[in-house]
This record gives sequence, C-alpha cells and structure tokens, in this order.
Amino acid sequence: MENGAAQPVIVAIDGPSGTGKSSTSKAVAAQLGLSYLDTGAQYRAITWWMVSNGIDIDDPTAIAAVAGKPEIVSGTDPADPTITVDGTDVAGPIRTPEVTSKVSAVSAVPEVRARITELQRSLAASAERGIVVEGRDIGTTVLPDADLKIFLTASAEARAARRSGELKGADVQSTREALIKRDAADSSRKTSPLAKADDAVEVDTTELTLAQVIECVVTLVGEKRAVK
Ligand SMILES: Nc1ncnc2c1ncn2[C@@H]1O[C@H](COP(=O)(O)OP(=O)(O)OP(=O)(O)O)[C@@H](O)[C@H]1O
Ligand SMILES: Nc1ccn([C@@H]2O[C@H](COP(=O)(O)O)[C@@H](O)[C@H]2O)c(=O)n1
Repeated sequence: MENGAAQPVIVAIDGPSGTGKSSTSKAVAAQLGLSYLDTGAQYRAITWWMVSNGIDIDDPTAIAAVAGKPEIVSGTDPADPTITVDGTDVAGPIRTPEVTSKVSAVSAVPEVRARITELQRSLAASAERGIVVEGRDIGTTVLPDADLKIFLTASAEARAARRSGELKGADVQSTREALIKRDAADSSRKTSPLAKADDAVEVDTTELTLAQVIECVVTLVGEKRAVK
C-alpha cells in the first residue's frame, strides 16, 4: 500500500460463552489500531427491543414479522464500543439476566440473523484499517473470507469461574449450567449455529491468562499480515 500503510485486516473471533472473545478482541483491536465489533451485543439489542415491545419470545413467526423494525447502531471504537436501538443507549439493559436468558431464542430466528448479518458485513466493509469481529458464526457465515479466524475455547469450569467473578457473588454451579444451556441452544440451531470454521485456529484458553491470549492473537495477526 502507498506510504507503507498496513493493509486492512479482517479478524474473526468465535467461540462459546465466556471464553474471552470480547476481552481479547477489544484489546487486540486497540493494540493494532483496528475497529472492534461485538456481534453478541447486536443480538442482545434486538432481544431487548422484542422484550420491551411485548413480542412473544416463544413465537418465531412473531419475531420474524418485526425483525426489520428496530434500528440497531454499533460504535466500533475498541476504547468506547457503543450500542443503540432507535437512538437509545442500551449498553446496560442488554446485559440483564432476562435478556441473557432470551437471546438464544431470538437469535435462532433466520430473519433476525439475516438482518444482523447484513449490518455486520456492512460495518466490516467500511472499517478502513480493518476490524476484529467476535461472535459465534463470524468465521463460518458472516465473514468466511476473513484474513484470520480464531476459535476460542475453555473448560466449562474455567468459564463459569470467570463469569461468576464478574457477576460478583453469582453461584459458580448455576452459572456453569446457564453457560452450558446457552451454548447448547446456540450450537444446535439450524441457521448459522455456533461452530468452528474448518480454517480457524483453535486456542484453548483454560490455562492461559488474558494477556497470554491477547499476545497469541496479536502474533497470529502479525504472521498473516507478513504473508498478505
Ligand atoms: N484467559 C482468561 N483468563 C482469566 N479470565 C479471563 C480470560 N479471558 C477472559 N477472562 C475474563 O472472563 C470473563 C468473560 O470474558 P469475555 O466477556 O471476554 O468472554 P466472552 O467469550 O466474550 O463471553 P460472552 O460470549 O458470554 O460474551 C471476563 O470477566 C474476562 O475478564
Ligand atoms: N455471532 C453471534 C453472536 C451472538 N449470538 C447470540 O447472542 C448471544 C449473546 O452473545 P454474547 O457474546 O453477548 O454472550 C449468544 O448466546 C447467541 O445466542 C449469535 O447467535 N451469533
């Protein structure tokens, strides 16, 4: 590229809940000057809208009929990622236990996925320096031509301990069961389930610190850029 500027790079980071996707993606993007997209926040935002508007979460037809209504906007600065629905900041409300318990049902509806996938591709295409996009189906469906695909894993015990540390005082056993239940729903849906892309690099983070995972991904991006 002219002036020696680095080529834009697209990094897809997928994996089950609590494996460190958000923390890793944000830090890698910040370190490398890339944009950052939390696709889980988008599915949470549309779920929040469905709940707020009294849509029956157990009725996929009702969800599909209104999937195009809310305007979801994601800010992609890793230092200040934002999410709004129809102009309202929903960064807090999308993290409630109610939204967490309902998001898998809403995100399984094909019309919801089509809508959100379109938003994700458009944000990735407009990221001038490149972007780190994290979720469940980024490497398999949203950005199958990503320059680098990572699939993060960790034992259910490690993930539950991390999450209950975050949700101060939460019981590790019930947190573990909730994680496993959400992963099972996300992995078994028909439309773009949680899955590792064939060409993704799997990183088991169970015994790694967050700093080690970040360093590992930064190194992998550097290696990809060197051969681009
Ligand atoms: N390697 C690690 N070692 C210890 N703690 C970690 C590690 N990676 C992430 N964490 C912590 O685990 C928690 C969950 O991480 P994070 O939110 O990044 O996971 P996630 O995969 O994005 O989860 P979800 O899919 O549910 O949004 C956070 O509190 C984070 O600080
Ligand atoms: N690419 C994605 C990302 C997320 N989901 C769904 O959203 C839920 C919440 O994700 P978090 O990362 O914020 O925990 C997740 O459980 C999935 O149901 C998705 O389907 N595809």
